[in-house]
Amino acid sequence: MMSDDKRLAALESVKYIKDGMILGLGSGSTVNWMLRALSERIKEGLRIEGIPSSKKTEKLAKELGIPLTDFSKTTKIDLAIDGADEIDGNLNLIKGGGGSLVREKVVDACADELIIIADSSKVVKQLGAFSLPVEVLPFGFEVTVANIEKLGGIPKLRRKENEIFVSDNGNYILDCSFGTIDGAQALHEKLIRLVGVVETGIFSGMADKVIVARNGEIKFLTRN
Ligand SMILES: O=C[C@H](O)[C@H](O)[C@H](O)COP(=O)(O)O
Repeated sequence: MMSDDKRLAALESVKYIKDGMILGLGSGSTVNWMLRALSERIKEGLRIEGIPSSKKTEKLAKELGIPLTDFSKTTKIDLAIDGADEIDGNLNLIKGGGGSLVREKVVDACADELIIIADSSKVVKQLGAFSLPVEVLPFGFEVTVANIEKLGGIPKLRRKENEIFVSDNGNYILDCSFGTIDGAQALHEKLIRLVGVVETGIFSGMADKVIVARNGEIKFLTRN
C-alpha cells in the first residue's frame, strides 16, 4: 500500500539523524510519518531541534514533543527531510501539492543535506504530469495568470472547499500545467522573473539523496 511505502521511506530517513543536529522538517503525509518516528527517537534520548516548513508541520511536531527552533536563533540546518510530488531521474522535484513550497524551499535550500522521502508513485521519467504549484501575490494575481499563459502554461487558481486556498504566507497558489517539462531549472528561472511570483515548486539540483519505497522495499535514487 502507498501509505505503508511512505512510512517505510520515512523510517529509513530517520537513520540519518544524528545527535545535536538542527533539522529542517518538511511537509506532507510522508514527512508526518518521519515526525512520528523522530519523536520515538527523541523519547529514547536523541537531542535535536527542528525548523518546521509549514504551520501543519509545526502543529504536529509540537503535539509529538519535537523541540523546535527558528531562523532568529540559527540559520544553519544540518539536514532537511522533505517529501515531493514528482521526482525525475536527475532528482529534480516538483513540490507544493500541499501548498508549503515557499517555506520548504527556504528550509531545504539552507540545509547542508536534503533527503527526499517518497513512495514510488512519485518517480517519473520527466516532470510535468503533476501541475506545477506557483505561489503568487494575491494583489494583481490576474496579471500573473496572464503572464504565465504567455509562457505557455495553463494556470489554475487553487481552491479548497470552494474558497481560494491561502498559503501559510497569505498568498495564492496557481497550479500550472506546462505539459512535459524538459528544462526544469530554465522554466523555474522564467517564472521567478515574473512580477508577482513569490516562488515556484521546482526544486532543481537541491536533493542530495532520495529514498523511495516500493512494495515494501527501499531504493536510493542518485542523479543520472
Ligand atoms: O506542499 C507540500 C509538499 O511539497 C509535500 O512535501 C508534497 O506535496 C508531498 O506530500 P505527500 O508526502 O503528502 O505526498
